[in-house]
Amino acid sequence: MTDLLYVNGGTPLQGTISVRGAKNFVSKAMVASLLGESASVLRNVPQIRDVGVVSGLLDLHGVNVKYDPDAGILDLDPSNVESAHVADIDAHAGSSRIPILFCGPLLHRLGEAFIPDLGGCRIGDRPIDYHLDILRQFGAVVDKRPNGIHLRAPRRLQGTKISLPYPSVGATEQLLLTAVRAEGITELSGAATEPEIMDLIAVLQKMGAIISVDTDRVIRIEGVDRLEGYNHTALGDRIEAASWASAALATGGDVTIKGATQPEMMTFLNTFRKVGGQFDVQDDGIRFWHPGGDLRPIVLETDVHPGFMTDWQQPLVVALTQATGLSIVHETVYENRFGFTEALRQMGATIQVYKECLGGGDCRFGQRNFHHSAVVSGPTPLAAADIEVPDLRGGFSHLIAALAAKGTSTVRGISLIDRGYESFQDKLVALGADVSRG
Ligand SMILES: CC(=O)N[C@H]1[C@@H](OP(=O)(O)OP(=O)(O)OC[C@H]2O[C@@H](n3ccc(=O)[nH]c3=O)[C@H](O)[C@@H]2O)O[C@H](CO)[C@@H](O)[C@@H]1O
Ligand SMILES: C=C(OP(=O)(O)O)C(=O)O
Repeated sequence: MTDLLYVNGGTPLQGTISVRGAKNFVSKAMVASLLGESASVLRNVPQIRDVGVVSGLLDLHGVNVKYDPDAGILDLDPSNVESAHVADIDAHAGSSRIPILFCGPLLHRLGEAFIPDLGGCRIGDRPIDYHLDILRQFGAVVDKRPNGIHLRAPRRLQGTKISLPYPSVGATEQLLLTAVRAEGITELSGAATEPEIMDLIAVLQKMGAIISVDTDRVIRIEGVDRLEGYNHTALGDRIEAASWASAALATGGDVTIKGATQPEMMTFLNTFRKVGGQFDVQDDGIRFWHPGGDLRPIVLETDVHPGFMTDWQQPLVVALTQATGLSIVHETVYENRFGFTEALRQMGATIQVYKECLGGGDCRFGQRNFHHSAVVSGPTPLAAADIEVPDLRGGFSHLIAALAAKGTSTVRGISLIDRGYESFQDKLVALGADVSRG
């Protein structure tokens, strides 16, 4: 089977699908299992590539990983980590961003760690300077190696006071996973507070950690000597849910998403309503639909939580091509997240990208030559095209555009979408889409 999907568009998506645990939480909770002296159980785990990648890494490090994909249950037993054999770790270079989060747990357990080069979506430079600064402040010694980085902890890591220049999700998680077993108290200001981070804090608390989340992005951790395994059910994937909601809107459809939850999606729901979409929060999910008539243009700025999430941006932009008037989208989290609009233009969308900060305040990228603002003019009918998936969310946006377009599109490189969307082809079929694998 080749890595492409034929999408015969023009049919509104209709029906019910489910989302399971969040990609951006499950992988971190899996890493947390390394900190426990006993086994952990994680539930609501989706069958996505990132779970496979982190399972492989944990396995290399001596964690016994058992996954039941139907039940969505992961058993993680770290009792053999000390005797692990990590010679093949290089093979994991470029697979995801998660390896960088192994630093703290491995330093605590083994006193050293080798972290292969990171992968993840190419939507900006994505440096790891905050991560390395944090680790050095705890007392780790960091050496760059040809295929990654090597870290040592000459003595037990020490709690510290850190202020992040930007509320980075990964750096906040790095700090949490390192501070919980460091000696003494750690205080982080400028922390990210995404729901996935709060769920990671819940997991760590179950393991025996002492963490308080104060107002104004301050997190305090009292290090402890020992942590146990956890038993936890992952929060739902709010990015996957918003992606399907955007697909419903762009195709004029009506989709109920079991497992979508209101508190984590409040900001998305407000925006969805402003564009003219309707939703109904139900006991076990949320129904999203296009009520007919014109969609409205909006001015949108992506931001850290509780702002409009950057990962929601790409799918929603496709729906904005169907709104009547000019929408402005200012991407403030990543400097290079509008590459996917090239394919949309090829399909007939009118989207211009700009280096200036449009639509509101200035951001970190304002004077730095990055195309990080977009103006979308609609409505424009979309026509089928031959397109290549550029990254995870950009790829899903291409799928949405192909579903909304007249004619049969060829979407190439769709296996990239498996990284974060469980069984997306089955879900498309369940919603009435006319798709077939090449
Ligand atoms: C696996 C995972 O959970 N990925 C998510 C995580 O990515 P990730 O944790 O990589 O994203 P960050 O929040 O760290 O990145 C935000 C910004 O901080 C910058 N930065 C980050 C670290 C650093 O050391 N130096 C630095 O400059 C980045 O380049 C970016 O401009 O949060 C992002 C923001 O919600 C999401 O888009 C990703 O889906
Ligand atoms: C950017 C994303 O993921 P990652 O950090 O894994 O590349 C994403 O999920 O949209």
